[in-house]
Amino acid sequence: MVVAYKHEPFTDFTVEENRQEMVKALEKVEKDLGKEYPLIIGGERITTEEKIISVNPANKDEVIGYVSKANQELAEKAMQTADETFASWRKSDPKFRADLLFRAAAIIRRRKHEFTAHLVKEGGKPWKEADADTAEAIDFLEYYGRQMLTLKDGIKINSRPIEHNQFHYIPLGVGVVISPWNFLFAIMAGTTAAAMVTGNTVLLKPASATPVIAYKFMEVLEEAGLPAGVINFIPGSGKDVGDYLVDHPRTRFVSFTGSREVGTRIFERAAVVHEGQKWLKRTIIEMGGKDTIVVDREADLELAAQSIVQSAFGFSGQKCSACSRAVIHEDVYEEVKTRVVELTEALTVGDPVDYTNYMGPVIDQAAYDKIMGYIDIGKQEGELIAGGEGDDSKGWFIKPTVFADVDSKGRIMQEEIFGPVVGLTQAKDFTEAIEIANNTEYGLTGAVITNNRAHLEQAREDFHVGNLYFNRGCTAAIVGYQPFGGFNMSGTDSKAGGPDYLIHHMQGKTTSEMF
Ligand SMILES: NC(=O)c1ccc[n+]([C@@H]2O[C@H](COP(=O)([O-])OP(=O)(O)OC[C@H]3O[C@@H](n4cnc5c(N)ncnc54)[C@H](O)[C@@H]3O)[C@@H](O)[C@H]2O)c1
Ligand SMILES: N[C@@H](CCC=O)C(=O)O
Repeated sequence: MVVAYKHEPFTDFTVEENRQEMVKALEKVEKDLGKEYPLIIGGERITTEEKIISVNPANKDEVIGYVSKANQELAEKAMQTADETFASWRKSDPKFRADLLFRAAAIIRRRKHEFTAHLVKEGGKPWKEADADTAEAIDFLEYYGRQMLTLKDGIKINSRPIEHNQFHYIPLGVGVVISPWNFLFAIMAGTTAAAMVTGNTVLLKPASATPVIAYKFMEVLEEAGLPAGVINFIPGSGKDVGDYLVDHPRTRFVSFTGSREVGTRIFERAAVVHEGQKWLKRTIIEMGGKDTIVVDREADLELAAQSIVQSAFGFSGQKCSACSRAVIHEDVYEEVKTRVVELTEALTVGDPVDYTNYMGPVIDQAAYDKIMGYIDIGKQEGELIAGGEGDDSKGWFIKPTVFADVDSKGRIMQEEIFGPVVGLTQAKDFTEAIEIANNTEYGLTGAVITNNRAHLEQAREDFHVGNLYFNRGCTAAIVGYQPFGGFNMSGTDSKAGGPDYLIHHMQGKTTSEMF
């Protein structure tokens, strides 16, 4: 009997004992740095000459690990292995697959701080953000395991005298899972677990900036009893290995989380039917956001400022859900703006190993250059009222940055920056604020801060985002509580951590028997 799902509690690091445990975990992880990690295909460890070098974004000289890099030949080997393994795995007991996830969750929970410490190092995540990433990884395993148990016998449909009808779900085949670096543990583990627990075999290609945590997850799954060949670990270049597998005629589905640029490329390529291909590929594609917090005239303005600052600068704004634009009623604009600046200037930036730093680095040089480029654009488009500076001498650090009086059609208000930058703009009334909030091509998250019930109901109907929050920030969805995914160019709205998610990895089969 499986106990009811409840999300993993976050660690309270204000408690001295918890801080001490985390310090010990960081020491342990530090001793583990700089090792080599192989590919895993059919359970076999394969070492390649060429390596992906994962570095600590807070300290470029610190190597997290040297990870073997798959090429097209190895991707082909992995595909053949996954394809052959599917013949037996598709018939495996769903309860066995769910139990595997529950055991994996238990293993991670027992070593929770160790994983969190690794995320601090490899992802540059402050403790609180890293702890939430680990907790979310556990949640995905626990939640999808239970969802599979709910779905395993299908859904009740109607039968008639002497006609017995059955509707149930069967797996699809080989799935290519391509994950991003920002939720390096949770999204990588969640997308992989969902594809596997539904009876598919998997080729896991993690983000090149953060491949070591994916190897560690593979070790956990193996310890939990994962049979060889069910999940194959093939880090490699997105363009090279990614394109090859997306195009492959034996790929049955692609589960991608990442940028709009790569997501739309995969969507187009997966639509092409190649020689020998017997199906239309399924795509689960979750992309970026340009997320807005709307502040009404009748609102708790302290809550508004806190929500903007936390949602904009948590993990340096490197969340698809991050608040990168705030639309504020003109009557309260100055007051909110002043408080946003005060709160922003109080934030500390530095190596996230130090618990007192609120913000760590951005992930790499390319991200640093891109964000600093947007800060230059922001200086032309609005008034810089906080931050604006960066330092990439040791790690990639950028101060939390606020621009005021930006036209809502400006580039910094339309394009995903994916860094610690927020633009503020005014609206003359609530209706105009919602129109502005909807005026990007994305539709991922949004929040409304108001005490006006009619305005909340108006937003419920008209604010076009997949995850809409009232009187709170626009980040931090919890598995099983706020299913996550967006509209328009934010993706296919597959709702990770929600009751519909697993069904995207399966196909419905109707069987009708005459008695
Ligand atoms: N909607 C969501 O749930 C969600 C969650 C997290 C991140 N994101 C988005 O992800 C982006 C940040 O992550 P990122 O920088 O890792 O994104 P990215 O698109 O650069 O990379 C994502 C993954 O795609 C791979 N890739 C690159 N080129 C490829 C190709 N041609 N074919 C196949 N795979 C390829 C990368 O190696 C990586 O594993 C942001 O846009 C963010 O908003 C969205
Ligand atoms: N699910 C996360 C965002 C994931 C994307 O980066 C949140 O709700 O903040």
